[in-house]
Amino acid sequence: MRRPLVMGNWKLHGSKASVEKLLVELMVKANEVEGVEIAVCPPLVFVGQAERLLRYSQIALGAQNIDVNRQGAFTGEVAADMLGEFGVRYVLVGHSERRAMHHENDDLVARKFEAVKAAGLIPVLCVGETQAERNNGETKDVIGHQLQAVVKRCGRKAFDNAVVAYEPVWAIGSGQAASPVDAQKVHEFIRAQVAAQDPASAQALRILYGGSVKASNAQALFMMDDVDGALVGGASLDAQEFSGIFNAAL
Ligand SMILES: O=C[C@H](O)COP(=O)(O)O
Repeated sequence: MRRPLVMGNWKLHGSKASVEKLLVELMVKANEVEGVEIAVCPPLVFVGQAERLLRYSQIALGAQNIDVNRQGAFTGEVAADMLGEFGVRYVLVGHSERRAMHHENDDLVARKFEAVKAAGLIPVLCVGETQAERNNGETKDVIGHQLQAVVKRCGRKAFDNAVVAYEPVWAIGSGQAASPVDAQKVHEFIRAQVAAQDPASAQALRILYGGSVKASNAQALFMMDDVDGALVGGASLDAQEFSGIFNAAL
């Protein structure tokens, strides 16, 4: 039985004051629930503040990005080991915004995935197709390649102790989530791809859906067999809305 995971990706939002307000509100709401794992990924600069606030909470801490290097002359970068010191448990890799705006290709994403694991943290590999790729019937090809790049670098057991998030690019921030049935088809495909490498990892693997998840559509998505939670952007910035989502996973 896979424990559902609901993660908030705050992207480039927040201030010291808003981080404190949101986390205090979320901690109260999270205390009332069991049976779902909740995590938040603030901008890196707020990770220390979030660690202090979450010290006695069950909410896990995630990060939105790392550099592939562990140390050295890499101005402006942050390593996975450094985040581990601040209690970070999850790190997003391969988010479509980083693939598109920061030119992260499959190979670099795979190296980041490897670096997260080497630091003893859990990578959350984001995969998904653009609208054009969907229109051309290329969804499975695109996602297959994104998964294969990680297997090529990290081996058949790559997805042991990892998370995959299916985020169709066309659904992100659009208000138009994938239908539960469409999401399920892709999640099933992802699990089958992983099972072809290692059946045990596939069985344990949590596959999250991301893209315009809200309190009002979360439950229908979570009812699908292979949807094990959500990676939530905009709706994770509001405690009421985000708690509506993680409560739907119970
Ligand atoms: O990482 C989160 C996704 O990009 C989804 O964002 P969204 O919930 O605002 O559509």
